[in-house]
Amino acid sequence: LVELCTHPHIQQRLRPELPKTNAEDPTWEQLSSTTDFPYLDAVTHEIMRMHPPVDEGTRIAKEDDVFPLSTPISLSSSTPEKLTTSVVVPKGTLVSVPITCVNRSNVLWGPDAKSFKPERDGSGIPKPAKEISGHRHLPTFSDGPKICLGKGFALTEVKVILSFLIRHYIFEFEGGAGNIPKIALHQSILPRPKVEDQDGARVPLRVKKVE
Ligand code: HEM
Repeated sequence: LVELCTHPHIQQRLRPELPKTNAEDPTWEQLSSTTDFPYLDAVTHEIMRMHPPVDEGTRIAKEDDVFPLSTPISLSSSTPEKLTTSVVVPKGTLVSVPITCVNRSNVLWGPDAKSFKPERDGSGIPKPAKEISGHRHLPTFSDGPKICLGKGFALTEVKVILSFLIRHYIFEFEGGAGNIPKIALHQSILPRPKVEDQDGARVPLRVKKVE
């Protein structure tokens, strides 16, 4: 909702795609599909890219390994600078997968990586991002044999709630359209948005019923 208030044009574009009345309630199958409500699907996945609820994944190396790097990096502060093209990972090393950083990386997602743009979901995904394995090129739900078992349920659940809210209500920030507060991160078990310099994980919104 914070993103949809920051970008009212996205909220406005989403609303006409959704059914107008309760009698036309979409089915779980329709909401699970990527094609029945394509913009809702794109908005939902852009939320998962920009605001992954699980910020970081960790693994412990079961054996010695060497990770090849796509771009050489400097591992020491020595001069002249020495570049390396791989990282040695001894057995037992704690390896972190910085999910949010990967999802918002300019190198992978291009210069607009840090902008909320559901439109990128169509043809706008750059080649480096396409090489990321995982659901829709995102590590948000992890990947491989330990991929999130609730992925499909979680995505459809978000769509159920979002489609109901956006269909019935217009959301804007407390100060009105164009008055975007500075949003900060409230750290708890899961990251939540808050208004900078205010207490509590809350972002007050003004809500109007769709007539
Ligand atoms: C947007 C919401 C969700 C996100 C972003 C998410 C993300 C993740 C991630 C990153 C992992 C991998 C953790 C790891 O191995 O280190 C995971 C595992 C898991 N998730 Fe989710 N999850 C979500 C919702 C759910 C829901 C709603 C359920 C259940 C209904 C669920 C069930 C599971 C289970 C059972 C695992 C463990 C899978 C295994 O280790 O084999 N998740 N999830």
